[in-house]
Amino acid sequence: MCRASLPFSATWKLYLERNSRCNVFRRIGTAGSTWWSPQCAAVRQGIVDMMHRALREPEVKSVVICGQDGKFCGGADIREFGAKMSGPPLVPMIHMIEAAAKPVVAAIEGVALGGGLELALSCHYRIAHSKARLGLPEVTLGLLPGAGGTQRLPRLIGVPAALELITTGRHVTAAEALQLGIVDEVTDQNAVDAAVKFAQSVEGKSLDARRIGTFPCPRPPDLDAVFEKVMKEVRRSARGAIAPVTCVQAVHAAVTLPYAKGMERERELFSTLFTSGQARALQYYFFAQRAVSRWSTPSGARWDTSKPRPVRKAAVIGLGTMGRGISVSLAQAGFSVVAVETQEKQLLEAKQAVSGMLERDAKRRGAPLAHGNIKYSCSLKAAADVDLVIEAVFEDMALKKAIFRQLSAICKPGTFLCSNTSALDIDELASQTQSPELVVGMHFFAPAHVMKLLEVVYGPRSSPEAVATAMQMGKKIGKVSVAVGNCRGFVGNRMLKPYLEQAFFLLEEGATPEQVDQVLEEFGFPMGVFKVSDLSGLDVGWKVRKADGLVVPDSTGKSARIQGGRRYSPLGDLLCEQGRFGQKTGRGWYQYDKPGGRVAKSDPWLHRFLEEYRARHGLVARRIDQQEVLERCLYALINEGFQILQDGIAAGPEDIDVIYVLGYGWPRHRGGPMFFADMVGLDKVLDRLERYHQLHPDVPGLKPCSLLRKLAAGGCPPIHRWREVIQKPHSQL
Ligand SMILES: CCCCCCCCCCCCC[C@H](O)CC(=O)SCCNC(=O)CCNC(=O)[C@H](O)C(C)(C)COP(=O)(O)OP(=O)(O)OC[C@H]1O[C@@H](n2cnc3c(N)ncnc32)[C@H](O)[C@@H]1OP(=O)(O)O
Ligand SMILES: NC(=O)c1ccc[n+]([C@@H]2O[C@H](COP(=O)([O-])OP(=O)(O)OC[C@H]3O[C@@H](n4cnc5c(N)ncnc54)[C@H](O)[C@@H]3O)[C@@H](O)[C@H]2O)c1
Repeated sequence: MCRASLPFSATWKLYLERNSRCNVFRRIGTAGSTWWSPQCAAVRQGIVDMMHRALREPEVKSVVICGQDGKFCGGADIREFGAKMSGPPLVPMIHMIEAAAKPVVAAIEGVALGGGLELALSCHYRIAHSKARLGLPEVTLGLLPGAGGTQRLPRLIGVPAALELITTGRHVTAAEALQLGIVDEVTDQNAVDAAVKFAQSVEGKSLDARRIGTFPCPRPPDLDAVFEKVMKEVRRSARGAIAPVTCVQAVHAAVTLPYAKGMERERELFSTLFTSGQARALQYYFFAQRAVSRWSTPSGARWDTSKPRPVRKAAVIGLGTMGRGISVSLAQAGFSVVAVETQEKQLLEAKQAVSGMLERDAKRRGAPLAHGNIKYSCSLKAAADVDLVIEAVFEDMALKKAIFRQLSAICKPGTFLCSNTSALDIDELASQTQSPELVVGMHFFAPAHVMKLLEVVYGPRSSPEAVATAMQMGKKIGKVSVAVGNCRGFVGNRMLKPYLEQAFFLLEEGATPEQVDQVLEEFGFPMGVFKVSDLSGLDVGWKVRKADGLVVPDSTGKSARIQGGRRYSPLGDLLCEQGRFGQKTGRGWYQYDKPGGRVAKSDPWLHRFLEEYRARHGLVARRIDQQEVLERCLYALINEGFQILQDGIAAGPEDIDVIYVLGYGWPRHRGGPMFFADMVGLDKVLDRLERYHQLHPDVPGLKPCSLLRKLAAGGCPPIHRWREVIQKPHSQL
């Protein structure tokens, strides 16, 4: 065997391994490396050169393409998008592989994603390792598969299956890929060896039936109806994202046009998406979600210098809505869990609920049950030997403090004590313990076993080790963990306050819940603010406002609309006083067919109530347009985001954006609130906030934050430069 090493870049090398029977053309690189970077241009050049050579040399009978370090290819390097393209273009290269007169076999290990799978589809055969994952995830980056994926996949596996994979970007396992017909063989052994063997077995055989581009595209008999249905469904679930809809158009071209024309159409549609703001937003978000794991705190604690401590056993205290979901998440990730409630009755109910959740989930995933991992108890003492505790009792500071005091006495030294509080002061909880450095917030989102977000809240005394441990714990249970500072509501709920406040004020001024919700849903939120409030329960906010002393009737018996010189809307409180807590009572901002009902219907009572309220307070309803609804709600929220950055509560805009996309339904194709502000233009956001603040001087949430002013005055630098401008306050840790 001879091995010829080609002098390309350090990252990407090409080898020709030759033996008497089969030449292995080996493409070596890291997943996600680009087709367009200098390295990738070199890779493409190498592939083209080596293919030419392999086809020319008579002793070469077949070719195997594989990746380096057990990864076939993760597709294009999106960091390089927009860079000047050099080297041989990808699409002709792929055509050349498909047209080759000698069999070309893809040996798929690790991943074949995006352009990586498109490369594999241009090969005549595909052999996958059983642990490999395959997919065309371009749609999640605001793109479509632009190297023939939309034309080849439906030809290979049929239109419905291809549409599903391309419009969702879903990855499939090797087993599913085999079932769908994407790969020809799956092996548990070394996939490259298997591919070499396979290549040898097909040498000399006709390749006519192996070139997917030459296949006729299967045409469903009811083509128009199929596409109409798919388009309707995709539009509904896309919530304004254009890539899924464009993917359907590209697959439609595969069915209705000859292959070459279909490829032209694919390129045309790709170009439209490529230059769209949504592609920018989704690609920004892709990196933001990875950036948040490189956390830092104002005191200088960092992800790369802070070592997490191993956690094997954890306790969850309080098994209500949140505690149950948290226990499920921990058990599924293989932690031993001690689950604690106050009394036997609650404990039994919780046990049944948790078991049901685990069973349903195991069934859905075809995974083994995680029951054995949970022990139930009515005594905090059961937490004596755990490594970490997550407290999830009622949102009541006195109760939580008492529990932290007890835990501090009961748990073995070194146990991390975490709270799932939504907004309370982590430092106050820490002050109840003997080791405040072991206390952090672990703020889950409901339903806790489903939602991907975890805010890890570091208090002024939390140790870097405690932050690192909670961050790693989040990762282990499949969450995206974001480290945030300690303040009322942390990041997510703090920003929610001015947003909700504006929504209430808009009702006072003449809008309806339906109108506000419609504008927000058209923007891309799955539910408008009033529908979400009905779902979460209006009593939750009411309790908080009462605790804050905000729910005070004025001397005339009317609810006070000015408190401490600030405008306040008591609308939510008045609804609660009527027993309207939202879905749970069948009435809230909307009406439901029964308590617990899910379908929101407009409620004439609510409209009359708003009219009477305005009349009582001398408010004249005015017509409020969509732009004002959107700007006042979103810019107030964004303004708070700038304040959070200025206060050093979030390390960067990416942290806020990930929290909003994963925790609050902010449409991913809009990148997150801070990215949205960047897209709109910081000077424009500032200008509109100034205008609204002039009109509503008693609403501090509309007063532009000084960081926003500073960024705008500095020429509105792009979002990736904001960190340079943010002056972090002195150490809090
Ligand atoms: C103006 C008109 C122009 C018209 C031009 C027409 C030209 C036509 C030619 C078009 C060709 C199109 C080709 C193709 O269709 C397009 C694509 O391929 S898009 C990319 C598709 N691929 C993906 O979406 C894969 C995304 N990545 C992943 O799923 C995972 O990262 C992974 C590959 C499975 C690896 O997962 P992990 O091991 O968990 O590692 P991480 O996720 O943490 O990633 C590690 C590291 O790599 C970075 N990274 C990963 N993928 C990419 C990528 N695709 N591009 C750039 N960088 C990537 C990731 O960010 C991590 O780095 P860090 O952020 O931590 O620094
Ligand atoms: N519900 C949400 O959407 C949500 C989201 C994020 C965070 N949170 C926070 O999570 C915490 C719990 O909220 P929830 O919605 O699950 O409340 P919940 O009312 O559904 O459950 C609280 C549970 O704690 C139990 N409990 C009370 N005192 C206890 C004690 N001394 N020992 C053991 N158990 C005790 C109660 O019996 C109850 O089952 C709160 O701090 C809340 O702010 C809630």
